[in-house]
Amino acid sequence: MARQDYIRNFSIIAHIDHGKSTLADRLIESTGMLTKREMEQQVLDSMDLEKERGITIKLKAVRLIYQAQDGHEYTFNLIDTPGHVDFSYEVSRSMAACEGALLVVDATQGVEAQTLANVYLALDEDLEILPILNKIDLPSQRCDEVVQEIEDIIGLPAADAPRVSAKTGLNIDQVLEAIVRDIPAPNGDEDAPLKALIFDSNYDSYKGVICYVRIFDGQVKVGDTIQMMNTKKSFEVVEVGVNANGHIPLDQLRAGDVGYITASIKEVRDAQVGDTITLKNRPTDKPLKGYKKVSPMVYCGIYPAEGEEYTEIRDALEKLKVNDAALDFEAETSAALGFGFRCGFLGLLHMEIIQERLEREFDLNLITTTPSVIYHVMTTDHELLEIQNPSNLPDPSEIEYMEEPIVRAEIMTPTDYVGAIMELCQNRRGVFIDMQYLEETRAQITYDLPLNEVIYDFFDALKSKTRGYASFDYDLKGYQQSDLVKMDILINQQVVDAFSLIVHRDKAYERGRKICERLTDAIPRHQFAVPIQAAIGSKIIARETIRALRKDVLSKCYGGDISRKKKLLEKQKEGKKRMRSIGNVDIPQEAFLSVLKYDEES
Ligand SMILES: Nc1nc2c(ncn2[C@@H]2O[C@H](COP(=O)(O)OP(=O)(O)OP(=O)(O)O)[C@@H](O)[C@H]2O)c(=O)[nH]1
Repeated sequence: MARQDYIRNFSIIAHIDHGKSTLADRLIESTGMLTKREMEQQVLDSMDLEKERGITIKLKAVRLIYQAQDGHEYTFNLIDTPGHVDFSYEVSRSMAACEGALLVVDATQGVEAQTLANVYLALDEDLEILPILNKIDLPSQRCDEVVQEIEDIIGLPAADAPRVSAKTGLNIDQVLEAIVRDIPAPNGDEDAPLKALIFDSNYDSYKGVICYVRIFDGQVKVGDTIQMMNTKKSFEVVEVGVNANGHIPLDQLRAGDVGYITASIKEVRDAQVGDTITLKNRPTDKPLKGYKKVSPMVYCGIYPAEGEEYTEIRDALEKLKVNDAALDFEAETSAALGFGFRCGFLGLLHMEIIQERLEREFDLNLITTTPSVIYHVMTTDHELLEIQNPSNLPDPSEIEYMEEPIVRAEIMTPTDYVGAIMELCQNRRGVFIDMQYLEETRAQITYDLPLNEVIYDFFDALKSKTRGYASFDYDLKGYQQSDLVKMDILINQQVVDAFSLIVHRDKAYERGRKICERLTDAIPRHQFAVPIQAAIGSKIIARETIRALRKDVLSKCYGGDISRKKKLLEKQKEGKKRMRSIGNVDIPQEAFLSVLKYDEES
């Protein structure tokens, strides 16, 4: 058999928490790349943040060697994928480098919204899909029903699917054999001109940009001059190799391989994820199809909490953008906050993760403004504007009409929660489309919802109303005319543009009142009374007041010991770090976030 017949390139897809990372660990462990002791930490989820949140964000590839029952040694290239709806573009990225996907389904939960979403992406990439039932060690497993679900809902035969426990390692050998048996081997042409897909990249201060690639045709070795087909830039290859417990340099990579290439590439934008690499003196005529361009759906402003960090934020955003094509940013200024950036994200989770990475990995103190979706505004001059910053909205007298983005949402839920979910969607201006019973106890509900309602903690509300049992997935459906208004928030009589938001007219009063209440709680008391108001144009629609402070904090420690006094001052200073002073009022970072929260009871 040919060399490539012993290669299997695959990824693992699953609904969040169904056990994808745990299964990856078992595969890594049972192929002997690492010893159990070295496995103390999950290998594929390497970012701290991921560990804490328990979700896989950035994909990585790892090479495993498997001694199969047929007596041959196989090379497995396992490419990790994120499981959350916000990251489906990264799922397609890793899938494009594979021939197959293991579909992990939790045998206690069954098929969920993102199981389906991931399957559709895999089918788009023509992957062979191997269902695997996980968590069979749990007494609540219901394998037979879940097999039926996989066959009925997804349409994949699943009667012979391996039934495993990724946690205990039970039946993992069946998965390894199924990979050999059912996932097709790559069949590229080693003698054809080089065709390699960049599916991920990162920046290393010694090696420059490291491109993670899947070689489809041809070969590449140290010293070759490669060319990026999209940017037309050429580089001399310094190192090629594979990922297996760190980078392992090799002489060359050939058709069918998954590995990395370094070539002293200094500029991240010269090695774009999705681009095709070929050889300069023997180029291929057509690039690989690459990925569909992803567009951010949610925007917010990111500003330094302390003015001097502006350039640090720009550098950090540039670094994060290296392997996150979906992150978008440009400079902007806010009357209240000064110089900062308008950033675009795929969704709220993506936004939170970038924020946290900026704060933790780059040690920055940030203020983020109220997130917004992109609105279409038709002016009275018949010009169509795209507005993603409420501050840029033209005067109402110049607006003919406005449109907002609508998503088609699929919610899968135990039937007990159908009522609560419909109430939630109705409350968020949802339009009911369909409901189907998947089996006696589970239903799939379809709603059209304004994206603007989804970005205000819809996930959290859904989770709390269904005790975490419902799952949710959405796709942008299109734009729809809507009666929208801009609401401003005034603090101490001054409009704080960072708080401005666009809301549906019917929701304005309620939102305005809630935001004022929240800000009253979030902003500390000052020496003077601070009025907080919500306004549409010049009309005040809600008002609260933060009463003046009477006592000095230190008066409490009058006569007390000096170290306690110091501690108190230090604590205050710590708190101050994340404050912005606007119109004489100190506004803590939490206040900016509190605008986000929606109150279901109201
Ligand atoms: N009892 C039991 N628990 C399991 C099994 N496999 C995974 N788990 C647990 O299920 C939870 C989720 O597992 P992960 O592997 O992190 O899930 P994941 O699909 O990778 O999740 P994301 O990376 O967040 O998408 C963890 O608490 C695991 O310990 C299993 O076979 N049996």
